[in-house]
Amino acid sequence: NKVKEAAGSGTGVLGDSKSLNTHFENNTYYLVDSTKQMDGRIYTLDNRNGGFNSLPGYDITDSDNRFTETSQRAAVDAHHYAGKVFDYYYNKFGRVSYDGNGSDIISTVHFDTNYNNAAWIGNQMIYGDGDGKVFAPLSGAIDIVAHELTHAVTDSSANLVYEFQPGALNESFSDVFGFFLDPNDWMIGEDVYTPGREGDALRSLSNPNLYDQPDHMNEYRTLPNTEEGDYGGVHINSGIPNKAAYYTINAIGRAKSEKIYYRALTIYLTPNSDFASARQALIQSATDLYGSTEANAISSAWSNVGVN
Ligand SMILES: Cc1cccc(C(=O)O)c1OC(=O)C1CC1
Ligand SMILES: [Zn+2]
Repeated sequence: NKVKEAAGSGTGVLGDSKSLNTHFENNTYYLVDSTKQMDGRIYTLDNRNGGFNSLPGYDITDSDNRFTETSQRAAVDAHHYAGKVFDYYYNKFGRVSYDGNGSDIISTVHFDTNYNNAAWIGNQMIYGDGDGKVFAPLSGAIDIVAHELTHAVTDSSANLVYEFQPGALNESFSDVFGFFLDPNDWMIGEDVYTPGREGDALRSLSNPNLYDQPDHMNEYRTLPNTEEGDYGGVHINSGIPNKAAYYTINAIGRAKSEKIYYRALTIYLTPNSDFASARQALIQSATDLYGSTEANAISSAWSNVGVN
């Protein structure tokens, strides 16, 4: 039963207007996108500052299909950007939703209070509102939404274990596809990071050191596999594969790089792949798709960060 779809609009986190695919039922409009090429839906829900036990949260409705309330801003961006990331994976690689099987994409905003985090929690995305100092609402940046949804892609494919080098690769692939969705700069999270300060970001692919990440194996941080150890430094040591990606993209361009990275992630990488395995997977993917020029560029990129 094809539900009635509507073209709505709304105001995002940064006060900008954007289009929304909505669903009309019971004489009101829902933040539900059924117009995608799949049986599943893109749902965006409101946790009303509850925690994990409130998930998945509550429907977000609007009587005139203009989601312009301040309280709706985080949801407007989470919904719009989830649709953009769905379209990216479908149009570029033919992947239908994060698992290739058209599963529902569920995003919940207003998770907890002053929560400076965003996450894929295994079956859905959650977005904090930030505390207004470290972060504005985290769905306000397309590279963050792409980062989170790419965790879902990774879990459905390579399923890289979230610790030590496999975990740093997990993080890096999310940052790299975050870049592919927001290729105007090499920064991650800049649109919502420190709203009171211009020009900074959560991470930099071109210069990981800027935000205390290593950019070479001789700076690899040995940390414990604990929460405070960032599970062996998954958000820290990701600077090394991130820098290799920066070198690669500069050498062979974005179009070829995204095909190579997608092929490595979905065909060659496995749960315990380490940095050396990732180098090999990317070289093999480049050879499969293009040839020795691209493969050699990747080899050099990883040698430049001390992975041989
Ligand atoms: C802000 C934040 C905190 C903890 C984990 C993640 C996580 O998703 O790994 C996280 O989100 C990001 O890293 C996205 C890129 C900004
Ligand atoms: Zn992440």
